[in-house]
Amino acid sequence: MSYIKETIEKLKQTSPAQVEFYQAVEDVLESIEPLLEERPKYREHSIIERLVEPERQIMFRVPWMDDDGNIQVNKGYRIEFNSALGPYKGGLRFHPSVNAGIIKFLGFEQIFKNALTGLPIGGGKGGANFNPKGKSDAEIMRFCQSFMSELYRHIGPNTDVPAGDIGVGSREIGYLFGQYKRLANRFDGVLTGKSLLWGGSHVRKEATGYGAVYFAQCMMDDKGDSLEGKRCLISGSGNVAIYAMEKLYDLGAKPVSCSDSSGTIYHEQGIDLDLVKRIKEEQKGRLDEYLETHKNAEYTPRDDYPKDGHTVWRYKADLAFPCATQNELTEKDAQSLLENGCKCIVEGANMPSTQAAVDLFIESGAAYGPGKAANAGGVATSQLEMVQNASMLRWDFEEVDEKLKDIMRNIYQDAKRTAEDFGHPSNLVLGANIAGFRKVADAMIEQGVV
Ligand SMILES: NC(=O)C1=CN([C@@H]2O[C@H](COP(=O)(O)OP(=O)(O)OC[C@H]3O[C@@H](n4cnc5c(N)ncnc54)[C@H](OP(=O)(O)O)[C@@H]3O)[C@@H](O)[C@H]2O)C=CC1
Ligand SMILES: O=C(O)CCC(=O)C(=O)O
Repeated sequence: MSYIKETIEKLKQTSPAQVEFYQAVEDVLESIEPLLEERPKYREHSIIERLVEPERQIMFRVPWMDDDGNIQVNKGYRIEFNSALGPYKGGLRFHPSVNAGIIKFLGFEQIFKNALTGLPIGGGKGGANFNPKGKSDAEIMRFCQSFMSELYRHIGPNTDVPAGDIGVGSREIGYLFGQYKRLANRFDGVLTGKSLLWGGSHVRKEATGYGAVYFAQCMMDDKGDSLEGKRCLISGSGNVAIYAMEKLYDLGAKPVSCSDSSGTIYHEQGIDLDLVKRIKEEQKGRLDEYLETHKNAEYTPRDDYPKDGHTVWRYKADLAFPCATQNELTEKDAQSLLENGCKCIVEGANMPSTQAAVDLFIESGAAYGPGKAANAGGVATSQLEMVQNASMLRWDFEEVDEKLKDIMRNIYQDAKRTAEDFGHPSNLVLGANIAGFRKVADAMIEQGVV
C-alpha cells in the first residue's frame, strides 16, 4: 500500500465516520505525491502525520432559551487546526448539518487556502448544529451569546480570529462580538466581518464572491477570452453567490441562475439581483418569492431535482460558480455542464464538487478553479480587516478592492506556475495544493516538533 493510502486508512480508523474530512485529505495528499517524492524531508519530519491532526479541537454545549421559554441545547465546535503560518483563522458555520467531521474538513481546507493567500494566517474553523432558519432575532442573539460564552476564552486577535460562513453573517457577528466584548472587556479585532460602524473593513462582505470572479477573470484572460457577455450559472443565494453575481454584472457577464436549499431559479434574461438581495438579505425569505415579481422565471423545487444531482447544473452556460455548499455538484452534474459547453468552473463554496466531478473537469481540460484557491478572497480580506484593526486605521473601498484583486491574481499565478513546474500545466488542483502545502510544511519544519 502506498504511503498516502496508508495514511488515509489510518485516519479512517482514528477519526471514524468523518467522510468529508477524508475527502478533503485525499484531495490534498494525492496531489502532493510528486512533491513528496522530490523532497523526502517532508516524510522525515512526519509532516503529513502532523498536518492531519488538529492542534486543538474544542467541543462544547450551547444551551439557550427559545421565545417560548424552552431550553434548547446545541453542539458548538472550534477547531484550531494549524498555526504554523499565523493565528488560526476561519469562519463559523451555523447549520443543522454541522458535525465534527464537517468542521474538520473545513478547517483542513482552510490551512492551505490561508497559506495560498501569502498572508500570515493559520487555519481554523468552527460552528454549531444550530438552524437559524425561522428563529427570531432575540433567539439568534441568545444563541450567539451562549456560543460566545464558551468560545471567548479560546480566541484572541493574536491567537484565533473567527468570522462568518454559512448561517453566520453580519447580524450574528454583531451579537457574537457584543458578548465577547462584555466577557473579555476588550475591544479588539477578535472577529472579522464586523460592521463598518465598529471596526469592519470595506469589501469584506463582498470579498469572497468578488474574489471568485477576479479569479475567473484570470482564468479567462489566460484563454485569451473575457467575462464580457458570458452566461453564468450560480448556485446558492447567500453571501458568496450574491456578490459573485454583483461582480459578474459589473464585468459584463450575465448570471442566469441561483438557488437556495428549497429550490432553483433560472431566469433567461438575467437574475434580478436587487430582488434576490431583498428576499435573502433583508427578508431572510425563500427564493420561490422571486416568481411573484418575475412570472417568466423558472423555479424548480428541490423535490423535483434529478436523483443524481442538482437542477442548476443542467442549464446551458459558459461558466459555472458553485456557491452553496459541499458536494453540491455531482459527477452527473459535471457531465451535463461539459456536454452543454461550459468551459470554466470556479468554486465559490468549499469543496462543492464531488471527487468524481473534479476528476471529470480535469480530464476534460476545462478550466477548473478549486475552492481553496478561488474563494480565498474572503479570508484574505478578513486578514486586511485584522491589519486595519491592529493599526486603528480604515482603508477606503477602492484600496481594499485593489488589494483583493492583487491577492487573487497572485493566488492564481502561484497555483498555475506550480502546476507547470510539476508537469501538469493548467491543473490548478495540483498547483494550489502543492503551493499551499509547501509553505505550511516548510514553516512546520523550521518551528520544530510541536
Ligand atoms: N462567507 C464567506 O466569506 C465564505 C464562504 N465560503 C463558502 O461558501 C459557501 C456559501 O457560504 P455563504 O454564502 O457565506 O453562506 P450563506 O449562509 O450566506 O448562504 C449559503 C447559501 O447556500 C444555500 N445552502 C446552504 N446549505 C445548503 C444545503 N445543504 N443545500 C442546499 N443549499 C444550501 C443556502 O440556502 P438557504 O438560504 O436555503 O439556507 C444559501 O443560499 C459555503 O461553502 C462556505 O463555506 C467560502 C469562503 C468564504
Ligand atoms: O474570513 C474568514 O476568516 C473565514 C472565511 C472562511 O470561512 C472560508 O474561507 O471558508
